[in-house]
Amino acid sequence: MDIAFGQPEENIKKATLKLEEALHEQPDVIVLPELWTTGYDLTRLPEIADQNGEKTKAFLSSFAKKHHVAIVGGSVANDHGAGIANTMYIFSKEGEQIGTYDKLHLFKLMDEHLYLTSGKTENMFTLEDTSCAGMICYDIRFPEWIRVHTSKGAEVLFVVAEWPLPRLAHWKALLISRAIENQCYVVACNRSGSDPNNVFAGHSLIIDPWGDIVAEAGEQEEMISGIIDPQLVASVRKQIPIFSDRRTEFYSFSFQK
Ligand SMILES: NC(=O)CCC(=O)C(=O)O
Repeated sequence: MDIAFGQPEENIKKATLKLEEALHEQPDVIVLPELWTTGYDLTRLPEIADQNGEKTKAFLSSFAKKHHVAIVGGSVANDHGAGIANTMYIFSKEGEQIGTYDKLHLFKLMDEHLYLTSGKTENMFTLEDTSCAGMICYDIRFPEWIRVHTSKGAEVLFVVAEWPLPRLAHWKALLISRAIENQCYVVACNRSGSDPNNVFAGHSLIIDPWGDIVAEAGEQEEMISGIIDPQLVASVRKQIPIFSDRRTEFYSFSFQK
């Protein structure tokens, strides 16, 4: 979806319509983009961020429960008292909150480090008996962070983003690489449209564990859907067993600053 700059009420109305439209596909899970309530209106976050994510959580929980659909709730600006985080909430079909994640890697090129606090925890959760992980945008440039999750069993990687158009090629290459190197599904939701500083790429993607594209949106607003088959994860991992072939004793390193 496109996102109205700094206008949470308008974005919540729009997201409601989009979520309702998505129900036509009878999905098990719906995914929203990064910072979908406020966009990158960072200077106004103290006014417009959600206090402890309460409004967002109430909205997502009630939609999930009413329509019996799980939601990977993109992310929102969440004022948690000790700063404002870029937070993802995940809700089960019963409307239970089954995950919370504050973006770990803040993106300096878009000034996140000046306005946001970063997270400190992993993001693993289970949907439909399938082990999943959730990442926020810039996080996908850190394969070691993704590996922390897939080495613990994640089979589906959800990515929510506000990724700008000039780096569309990076977006696609990074997502396909993360799918191939982790032999997992990647379900990636990016915003479309523009704000005062950026034009965004759209091109939400669903990629299978072999690295093949299952569905891809265009640059404008568009909903895509696909089927996740956990058997395919198992079969690709059996065919080329990268997880058991790892030589972790050789991988420990640190860079001098
Ligand atoms: N919102 C983001 O984290 C953007 C990340 C990005 O554009 C990149 O190139 O990385």
